[in-house]
Amino acid sequence: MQYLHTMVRVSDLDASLHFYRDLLGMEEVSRQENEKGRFTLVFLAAPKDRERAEEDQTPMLELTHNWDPEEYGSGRNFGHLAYRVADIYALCEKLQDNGVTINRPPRDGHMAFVKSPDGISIELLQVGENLAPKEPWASMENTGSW
Ligand SMILES: C[C@@H](O)C(=O)SC[C@H](NC(=O)CC[C@H](N)C(=O)O)C(=O)NCC(=O)O
Ligand code: NI
Repeated sequence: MQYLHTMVRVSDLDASLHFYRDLLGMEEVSRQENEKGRFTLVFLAAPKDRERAEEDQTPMLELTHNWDPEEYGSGRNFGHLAYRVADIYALCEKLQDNGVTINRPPRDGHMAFVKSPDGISIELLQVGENLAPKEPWASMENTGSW
């Protein structure tokens, strides 16, 4: 058995692509428009996973956009998507500057949590050693839950 992808349903495909692609830095690998089923699938990969995803269809994130609006419940049983990042402070600053709430700030230079436009929790983990504590992150409080 081999892990392939995680699928999340998104209410607004443009907003989700802006978040996952433009802000988080993921890359679109492929997409499928299904006229009969009235949905679009967009497969994304993190830059370091892109070559493998092209060749082996893994690991990827599959965004499913149903053209007809649906209510997606809280799905509390789903936890988060986790990504390793090169500079957690720089990424959190970029996300915050673009209106994303940093629910769990990277106080320790190691871990942060943010949420997608649909409320999917995203864990960001610093590559290698934790970064040195840095304001404003070092003294920021958590914002709600994740
Ligand atoms: C391409 C492959 O990775 C898929 O996951 S297709 C699975 C298929 N998806 C859909 O039909 C998308 C639209 C549907 N209305 C939905 O919201 O899922 C499917 O079987 N989905 C059912 C599921 O539970 O994932
Ligand atoms: Ni799938």
